Amino acid sequence: MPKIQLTNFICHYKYENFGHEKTLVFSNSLGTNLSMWEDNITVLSHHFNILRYDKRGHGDSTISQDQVSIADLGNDVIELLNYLKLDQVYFCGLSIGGSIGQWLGINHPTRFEKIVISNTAAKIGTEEGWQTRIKQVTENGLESILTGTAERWFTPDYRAKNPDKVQEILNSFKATSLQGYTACCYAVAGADFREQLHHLEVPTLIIAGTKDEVTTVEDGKFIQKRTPIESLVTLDAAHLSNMEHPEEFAKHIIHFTQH
Ligand SMILES: O=C(O)CC1=CCC(=O)O1
Repeated sequence: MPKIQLTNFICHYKYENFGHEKTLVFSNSLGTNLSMWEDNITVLSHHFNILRYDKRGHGDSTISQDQVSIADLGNDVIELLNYLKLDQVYFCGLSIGGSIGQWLGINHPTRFEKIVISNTAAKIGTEEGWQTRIKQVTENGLESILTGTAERWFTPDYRAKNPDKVQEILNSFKATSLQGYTACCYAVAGADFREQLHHLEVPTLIIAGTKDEVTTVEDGKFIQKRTPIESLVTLDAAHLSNMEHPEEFAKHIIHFTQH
């Protein structure tokens, strides 16, 4: 798959041109790579070309900084769009990807026709919580938070019925660079859109998981109340709702973007 040298890192991406006019860009969550969207592609390929990428220090993308901000990660998206000559796209980001989506919608509204932010919040967790996690993985490695990660990402029902899929994504989690993971933890720790949401004027859909304990339905409603244009739908899922309900997730995107 292609890689491109952007200003700050080598970005691994996958652009699938299905012959449509419009492109949908996917932005992953913390500790995942672009394969997290695999089960959403078939349905969406009938409507959009799809651009997926690994953010800094994730998947096959490199990183050379110990800390990054959501603005850094947002600017990476703009650079990639410029390189691929994509003037205006749809965007879908989950968790930290949803934080990137909020930043992009506020700071680069003309580049995005519509934005989907899933399993995210105006502020995800607390500074203290993120510092604790950074210390934990720095001292004991990503493996030390594997069980908790699986429990945050998937409901018990999904874990029981899809052991191979869970194992596959946990393998990619373990393979994530520690520097990449912690640098992006700093980005999440420092992101707070609570006072900026009224500037998010790009039409935005919020997808929340009713069993997501990291970014709750209440977090979604908080965004909904403060943005001028938005709608919110829920899925019976934990944090990686796009994997638990791939077709429903995709259908929400299609319905939102086509109406
Ligand atoms: O792995 C987690 O804790 C969930 C999460 C928070 C931000 C993100 O991108 O994933």
